[in-house]
Amino acid sequence: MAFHAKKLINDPNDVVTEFIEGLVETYPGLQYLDGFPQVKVVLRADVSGGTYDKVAVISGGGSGHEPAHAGFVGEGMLTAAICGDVFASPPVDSVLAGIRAVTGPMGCLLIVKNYTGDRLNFGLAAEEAKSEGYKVETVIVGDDCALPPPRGIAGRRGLAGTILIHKIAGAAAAAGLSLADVAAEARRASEMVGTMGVALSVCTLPGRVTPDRVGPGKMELGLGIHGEPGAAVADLQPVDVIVSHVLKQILSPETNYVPITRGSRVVLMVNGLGATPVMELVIASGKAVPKLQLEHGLAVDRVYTGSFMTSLDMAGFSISIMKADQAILQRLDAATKAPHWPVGVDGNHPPAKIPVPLPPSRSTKSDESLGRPAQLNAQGQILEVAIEAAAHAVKKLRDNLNEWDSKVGDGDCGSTIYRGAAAVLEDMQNYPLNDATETVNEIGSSVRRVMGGTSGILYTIFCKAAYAQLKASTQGVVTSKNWAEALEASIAAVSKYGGASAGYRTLLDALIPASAVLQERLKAGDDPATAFLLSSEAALDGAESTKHMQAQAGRSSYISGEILASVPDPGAMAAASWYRAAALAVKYKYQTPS
Ligand SMILES: Nc1ncnc2c1ncn2[C@@H]1O[C@H](COP(=O)(O)OP(=O)(O)OP(=O)(O)O)[C@@H](O)[C@H]1O
Repeated sequence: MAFHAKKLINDPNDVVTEFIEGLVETYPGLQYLDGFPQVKVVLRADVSGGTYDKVAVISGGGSGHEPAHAGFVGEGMLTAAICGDVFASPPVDSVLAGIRAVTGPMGCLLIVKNYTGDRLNFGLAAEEAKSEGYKVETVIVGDDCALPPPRGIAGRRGLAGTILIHKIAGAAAAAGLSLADVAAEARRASEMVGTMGVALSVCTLPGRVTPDRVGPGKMELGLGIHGEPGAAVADLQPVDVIVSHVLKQILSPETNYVPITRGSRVVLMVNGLGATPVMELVIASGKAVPKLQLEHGLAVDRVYTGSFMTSLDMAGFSISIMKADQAILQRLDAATKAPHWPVGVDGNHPPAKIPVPLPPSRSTKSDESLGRPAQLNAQGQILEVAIEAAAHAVKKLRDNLNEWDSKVGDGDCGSTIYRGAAAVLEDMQNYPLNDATETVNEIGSSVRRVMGGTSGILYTIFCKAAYAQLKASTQGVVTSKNWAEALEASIAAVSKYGGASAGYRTLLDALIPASAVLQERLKAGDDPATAFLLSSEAALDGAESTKHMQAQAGRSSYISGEILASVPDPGAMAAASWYRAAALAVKYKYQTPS
């Protein structure tokens, strides 16, 4: 199937020039050369060719790989980036313009990814610059490890490992080295790095129709960065498996692409290809480090995670591994003003990260649970069945709650409630069930520890308020009147802190009617179990009635009335569900005392 991707652009022909204009507006240290649309060169605003007293480091290539290359222009990295059109090598005149703009008496180093167009355009520009009297050296980077050694003349492709070469050469130049020495460091580094990519989708070129080549449930291994097909198509695997495969391929002794052997020190780069969330990239890095250490016997000295050399909006990542020594690490750690080089990565890695111990609470109250009594009294037994029934009921409702929440919120209400209920069931073996007041407090602690989300904090407040009310009003046994007052106090607290009242389409719309009926039935002289059961019917009715309410609290308040009318409020349904289950269990227990 082919599709026309949605893009936030104007004329597809202007994307590169408009990118450059935006880039220099964003970073005061960057400038661009006059000469749009043919000449697209980003350079350091503080460098002027005639007088620049360091080696200029210049790179570039087709656009579509942002932030490469222009985002790596800055003191300590590139002096200029020559931008071609999307996935098209820049013309000779642009490269020449860039060389003239930033090259002083020390000369310039051109770092070129190994693609025929780039080699030819940068190569011819280098020759012409030399004939104008400039000192020019060129380093070609071909770090692709996905394919067996090519038989033709093309050689290996240049991929994200090139960014590490930019950094090393830029730092060497900033340190004042000669052109020959900067080029030698860059060349040496380029022989130490290997890269391989994995794609989950192809990229969409601005203004063009894109074939959905990869297809659902599939991934491409060993792709280039221009949307060209990967070396192999495979079923999508967990990232753990993908990372293992890619590392093995890069470090393969058969291809012997990188001079890395057991005991080597390396740096790792996990590079997003344009549409991969940071979370997924960081997960991949977290998995790659121990694999490099334990499976390959390598010391991982630095980890760079982010989007460095993308392929427009391709989903996927590439992994680069570079053999490191002290000299390389020093260049990688050197300060730079290049806006897209990551900060906070320098410095030695400990062999393993031990988490910082949780700081103890300053409160004098012991965090120890009071513990489950050996023998449950009558109230303890009722409490036990009620809690168990309530927790099981909302656990069962997880998928429904998530489904409703996905229509009116973020789709996690059931999972949040499930976490709380599961923790309550697990912790219950330590609840002091003969002491209802303390048990309520313990339920609050379980919920607070695991639940999170809006309902997590609301139920924590709910339990705290109930606990405070029970503590103040009971001596020993908790009466039904005490429970009713506790429910009322909890509702008041949730309303106070959450700002919602009756009719706001929240969990209060189940609990407020329940509380009213409970009080009313107890006053009318009903036995506690019956009053509880009748009030639970009011909770269910209240929860159902939320369908007809316009939301005024929580995420649902941003949703149209039409969508809201199709489902009840998930929080209210959850509240009614646990309340109803507890009431039924209590009623049953009263009828069949042990
Ligand atoms: N101010 C409020 N007062 C009382 N209940 C609220 C309030 N805001 C939201 N709720 C209840 O919380 C339920 C949603 O709980 P959930 O834990 O899923 O929160 P969320 O909106 O997903 O937010 P997040 O998980 O990001 O905190 C809603 O269905 C509603 O019943």
